[in-house]
Amino acid sequence: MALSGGGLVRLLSEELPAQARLQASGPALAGAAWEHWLVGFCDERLVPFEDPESTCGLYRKQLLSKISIPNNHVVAINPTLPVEEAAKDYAVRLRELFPGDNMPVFDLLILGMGPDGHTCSLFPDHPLLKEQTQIIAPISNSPKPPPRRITMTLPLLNAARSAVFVVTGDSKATVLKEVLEGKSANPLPAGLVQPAEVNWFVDQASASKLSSPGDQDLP
Ligand SMILES: O=C1O[C@H](COP(=O)(O)O)[C@@H](O)[C@H](O)[C@H]1O
Repeated sequence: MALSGGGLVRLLSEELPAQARLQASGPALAGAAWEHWLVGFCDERLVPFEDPESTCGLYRKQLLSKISIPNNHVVAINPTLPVEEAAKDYAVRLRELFPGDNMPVFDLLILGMGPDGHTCSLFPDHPLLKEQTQIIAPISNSPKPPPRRITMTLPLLNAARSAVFVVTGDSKATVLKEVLEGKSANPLPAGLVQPAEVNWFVDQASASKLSSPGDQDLP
């Protein structure tokens, strides 16, 4: 699987350990079998792991330390490299998880979406949306700080077996309606993520502008 950052870190960190405890305590329910998962990151900020902006650093502190995922099952970036090198290095690290595959195929991507429709570190109208060769790309001018990041690109995202978007809060209501119901000739980045299966987990606030469920023609 690959995890996203932003608000998703708190959501997963609050909910998954509770679920894991529940499953572990229920004899009829197998534990979450965390040891069978390899964990990558859909994007990452190029900051030290101890920086509060570090997605991996936050997950290590708030989630991964509470569930039984072996340290060597977490594939982190090397934040000490220049951003271009960090992207190349991370692509190599991810490819090592998928020996022999030309395109790594993740079982599950857990994605967020910003109020501008960005996902990962793919921002509206950014040239990275047209990247078709690299599976991980550098960005040095992120409109959302911090500026230097690396991100999965659409070819890698769209090769996944399944993606889950987790979108909450009224600041996302307008863009969620655009992504799920809009017909723009220039779709927002989140609307360009179309792997084999996509599920959206939304709350009342972010879904407040959607048409009534009965008459939606979702992508
Ligand atoms: O900067 C980022 O933003 C997106 C969306 O974050 P959210 O807090 O609005 O859900 C996030 O998915 C991405 O991983 C992160 O680097």
